[in-house]
Amino acid sequence: MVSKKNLKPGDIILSEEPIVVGPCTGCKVQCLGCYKPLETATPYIKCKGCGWPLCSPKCRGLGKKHGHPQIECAVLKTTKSARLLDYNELEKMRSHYNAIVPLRCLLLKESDPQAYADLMKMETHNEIRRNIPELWRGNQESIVNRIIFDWGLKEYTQEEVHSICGILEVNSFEIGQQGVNIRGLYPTAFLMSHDCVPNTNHVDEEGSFRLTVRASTRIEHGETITLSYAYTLQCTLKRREHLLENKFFECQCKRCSDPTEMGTYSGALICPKCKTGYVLSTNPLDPEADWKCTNLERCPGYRITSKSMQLLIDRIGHEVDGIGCNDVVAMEAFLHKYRNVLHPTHYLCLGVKLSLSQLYGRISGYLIDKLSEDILLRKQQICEEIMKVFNVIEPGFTRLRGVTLYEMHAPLMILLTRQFENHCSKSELRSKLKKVVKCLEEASVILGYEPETSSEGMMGMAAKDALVRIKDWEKILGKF
Ligand SMILES: C[S@@+](CC[C@H](N)C(=O)[O-])C[C@H]1O[C@@H](n2cnc3c(N)ncnc32)[C@H](O)[C@@H]1O
Repeated sequence: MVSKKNLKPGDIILSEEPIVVGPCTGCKVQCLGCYKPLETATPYIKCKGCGWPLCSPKCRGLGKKHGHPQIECAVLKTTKSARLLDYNELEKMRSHYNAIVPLRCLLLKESDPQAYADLMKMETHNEIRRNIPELWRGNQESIVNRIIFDWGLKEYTQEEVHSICGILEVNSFEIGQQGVNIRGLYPTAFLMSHDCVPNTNHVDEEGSFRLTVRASTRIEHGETITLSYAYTLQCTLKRREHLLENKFFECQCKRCSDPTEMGTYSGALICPKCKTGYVLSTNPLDPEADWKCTNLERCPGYRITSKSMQLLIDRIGHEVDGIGCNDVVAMEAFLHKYRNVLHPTHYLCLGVKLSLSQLYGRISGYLIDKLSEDILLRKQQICEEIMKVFNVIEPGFTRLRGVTLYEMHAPLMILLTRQFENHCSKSELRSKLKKVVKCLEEASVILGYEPETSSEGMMGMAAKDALVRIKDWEKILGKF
């Protein structure tokens, strides 16, 4: 997909309804109508028609096109599919959900031939996927056999169901509010190519799942319109591995081709031998290539195999996964422990710093008004450090930048208020307030595109309110 005109950040590129929506593969048990997760402790009911779990008899997704529509209910009922669901053990029910979206796609063949034709335009990568035994066998057991044999829907061929699996794996968007685990296929948005430094941002509307794609940076006429299929906060090794295993191609973008990842060093180690150089891949487009120190003068001999590098980051990554999500002490201890091993903006440090940027000022024991000057300065320093990386890997109007700009304004504002109480000069205060206003103005524009009910949307509104309050300062200090 390429742009037909010059676009500026925030411009809408497309906005469209999904063709199909439903639970992700491997998801937990959820309501078939509104996708609310259903834990053992949550009350749920069995659908009166088909017997599948619903959150309540009044679920807002009952009978809805992108919830649990009549046609699906009727098919699940006639196939007696709920007989196979073990309500005593919700865990055991999970794999049954893998076949729900494929079934929804197949039902379109009769109920909406145009939508089905749109699906058939999408890439399946069958020729590659067929040769990955675990993947093909997994789909055969969990989806193809279930639909054709367990549910007895013999009108579909095995090849047809495998193709639908491929279409879903290659083209789906993960959508929905935080806490839900759903995916959707869109008639045009699927055409967007991947880039590890994307030039768009997208949101989906609560309830309708309408997807709106906006330019996040300037996009010139004729330029490719991209999004990232991988998590941008990972290093090249991990992103390329994800793309190869899940999207079946080898990314060769500018970021992947550059050993420094465009100067962000998000995969770099500090050389254990000379302590001054950085250890980078000798060929980032070859996952097998050795890594070596950049300081050729002091450290010409240091090399490490790719395999050792992968083992090392997997081991350290495992340590990060073990840190509790609110445990700021353990996070700081992690950063301290690896200060001589990982580059300060290595992706593993970046993830921890992103968490700290949001936890300082927000959680019990670290509420913003109660933070010491040291911790406020620490929050500010972390925000500035990660912003430098986000400016490169997720530039422009992106959620990550919006949230971090909002986080950055808070310590600046509190420090400034305390300085005001300590009689700091008016001109100094004015210049500091200018910086706060700049953060808030950009955050409110970026986060203003997020759904109002999402945490980012609420942050955007808080940024707007804070801007109004700051205007009061102008009465005291004069225009800034
Ligand atoms: C969602 S589809 C994108 C639309 C697809 N190009 C088409 O014409 O149907 C994803 C597939 O497009 C290809 N693709 C997307 N971005 C790519 C990139 N940066 N480099 C190579 N192939 C890419 C891959 O084959 C990938 O599996």
